[in-house]
Amino acid sequence: MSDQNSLPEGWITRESRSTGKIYYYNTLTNQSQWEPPTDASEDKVRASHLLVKHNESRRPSSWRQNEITRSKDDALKLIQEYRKKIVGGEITLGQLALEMSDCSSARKEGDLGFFGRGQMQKPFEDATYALQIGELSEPVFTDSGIHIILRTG
Ligand SMILES: O=C(N[C@H](Cc1nc2ccccc2[nH]1)C(=O)O)c1cc2ccccc2s1
Repeated sequence: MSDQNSLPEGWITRESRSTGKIYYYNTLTNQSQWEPPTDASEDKVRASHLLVKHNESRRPSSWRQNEITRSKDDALKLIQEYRKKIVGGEITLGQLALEMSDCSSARKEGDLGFFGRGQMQKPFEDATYALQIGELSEPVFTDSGIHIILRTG
């Protein structure tokens, strides 16, 4: 049984109001679970992103555009314009991803859910783990294209 001070950072025990059972709640990520958190579960992060693909992308096609022909330079200019709008508070990353992201996660406002190390392309993983929760990345380059990432958990 994990007592309070043996839990990974941010985790506390709580008593379920309905069943009286003890569950685990992470005050940093708002995750909750019945099973005691192990270090592995603590290492997961959550992010939303907006992807702009280009003609050198691994798969230059998306739900938005059957054949993506824009150059990498033009994709970067586009991503930088989007980032300015988000930082300026004109629109949220989720709203913009819904309309403009070349990733299938667009329909979920760019939300990728929780993931651990080894699941996403390395530049994306490293950029996400380097962000604080709530922080927006600079443009990140992967084989899929150019991303801006918002860490959410
Ligand atoms: O790899 C995906 N989509 C690719 C584009 C792409 N490439 C990525 C590379 C890193 C992180 C997200 C990425 N999305 C596509 O649609 O061509 C994923 C879509 C989704 C949707 C929901 C949750 C996870 C994922 S990962």
